[in-house]
Amino acid sequence: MGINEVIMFCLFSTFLIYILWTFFRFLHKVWWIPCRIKRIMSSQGISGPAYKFPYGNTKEITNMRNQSMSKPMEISHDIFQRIQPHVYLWTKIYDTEMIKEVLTNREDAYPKMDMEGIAKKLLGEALITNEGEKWAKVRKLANHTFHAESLKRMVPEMSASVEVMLENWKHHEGKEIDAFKEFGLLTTEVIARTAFGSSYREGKHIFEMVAKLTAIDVRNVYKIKFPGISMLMKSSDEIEAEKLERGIKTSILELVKKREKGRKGETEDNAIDYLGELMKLTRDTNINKRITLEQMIDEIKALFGAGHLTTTNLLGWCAFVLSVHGDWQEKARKEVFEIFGNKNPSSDGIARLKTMNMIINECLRLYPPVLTMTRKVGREVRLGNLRLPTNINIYLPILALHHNPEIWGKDVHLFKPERFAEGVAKATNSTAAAFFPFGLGPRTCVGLNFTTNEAKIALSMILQRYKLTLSPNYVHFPADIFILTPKYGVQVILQAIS
Ligand code: HEM
Repeated sequence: MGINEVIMFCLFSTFLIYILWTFFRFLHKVWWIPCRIKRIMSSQGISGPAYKFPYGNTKEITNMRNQSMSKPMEISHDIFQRIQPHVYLWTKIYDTEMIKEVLTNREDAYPKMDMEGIAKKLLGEALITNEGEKWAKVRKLANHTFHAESLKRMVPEMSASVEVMLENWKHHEGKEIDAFKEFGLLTTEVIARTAFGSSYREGKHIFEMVAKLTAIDVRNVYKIKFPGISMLMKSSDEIEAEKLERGIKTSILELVKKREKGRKGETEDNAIDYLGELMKLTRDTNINKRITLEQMIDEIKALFGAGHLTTTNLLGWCAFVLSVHGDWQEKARKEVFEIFGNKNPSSDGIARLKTMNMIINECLRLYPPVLTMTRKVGREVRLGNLRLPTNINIYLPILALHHNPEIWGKDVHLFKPERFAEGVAKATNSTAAAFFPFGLGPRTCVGLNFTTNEAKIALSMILQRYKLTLSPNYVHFPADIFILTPKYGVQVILQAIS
């Protein structure tokens, strides 16, 4: 064999080993681990319902789309059966008591899963991903930033942002508008105003970059990566993500410098927004409490990542259900006029919006923006009658629980806000994990009250001005794009209220 043949043979063998390695890595991830779990389940007498691959049959999807296009008013809730197979695979294991145990366990048995790729760039090392001490110090600060008194101060800021949106809606009176798209702009505006306060314009620019990074993350979330190659050859999305990451960092640092300069001569408490609070933490004299500049940047990115798309989708689905269920829209409008008249919402009034609260809860039950929560098994544990080995990932299927007829009754797929007339505890028979759109336990969403306030303000101000009806162009397609998204938007027709 000549030297050329030897080189060719070596190259070919390396290539073959690489392909086989990638293939087995893939199998391990998508096949072997679930099989292992299934074996554990069946060895302990627990089995999941039949596994059905989602969106596997394009013909089926096309039929669903055509069906909903021909009958746009009919909500095909059946579509939920086709998304997220693991939801159903895992449902039987994670009954409500087990979910509660995983989410409220105080002995660190179920930490958060590790982040990879662009998601790591987006969420970095922040509140949403951190554990232990690192998590606790920022959580305390976030609790303070989003606590009731601070939220009261944010009401006029939120109303001002909704007014900006509604100014634009004047040009669409009697016409169609994609409310979902509008809510995307609104939630950026709201979070920039509230998190960056006086520096809101620069904040908005930063969040626009974070929004682009989020979009890239969403696009790449299910892409399979070839190990090694993805380190050598970066995709255009990866290059763009790195550029955005650098841009975000530079802009935040510039903003911090500006604030530092402006701070001289003024009291620190002028800066009561999230940025101001985080900056205080970077200067904390107690080393245990202090955070680094890098951590602060990650926190700002994560806040937007966690709060932007979720709220946009909540508002989008609310606009959808209200435009389909005219009777509930009327009830909500009546309540809004009774409480606020023609004025902008006040924080006291927001707390009295009972019908609106019921509508939002029912919307979160049917269309929870976060479909699944994840944890991993930190060390071998017993969960109910299961013994779970270390490092197994756990899926907590919010959507499946919210759509379980054993909990909600045969009419589980119908929009019936009256379920929540006497509160969440009554609706769920005091079963905590029957309804948990914002998670459960110590890591419950820190933005819960922020987001519900924002939704109530936006919907109240819309209902004061417009009657919403669903456009014939609307296509009902709830898609699992990272979170539950109305894939083709929410087109509504705006009829001005005289
Ligand atoms: C409809 C809107 C929202 C939904 C459905 C939602 C849902 C959730 C859920 C399910 C979790 C728990 C995740 C877990 O335990 O693994 C969570 C955590 C979190 N959310 Fe939200 N969220 C929403 C809005 C917001 C907003 C507006 C903000 C910020 C202003 C925010 C900030 C956070 C943060 C920082 C965490 C991590 C908390 C921690 O780990 O201590 N969220 N959210």
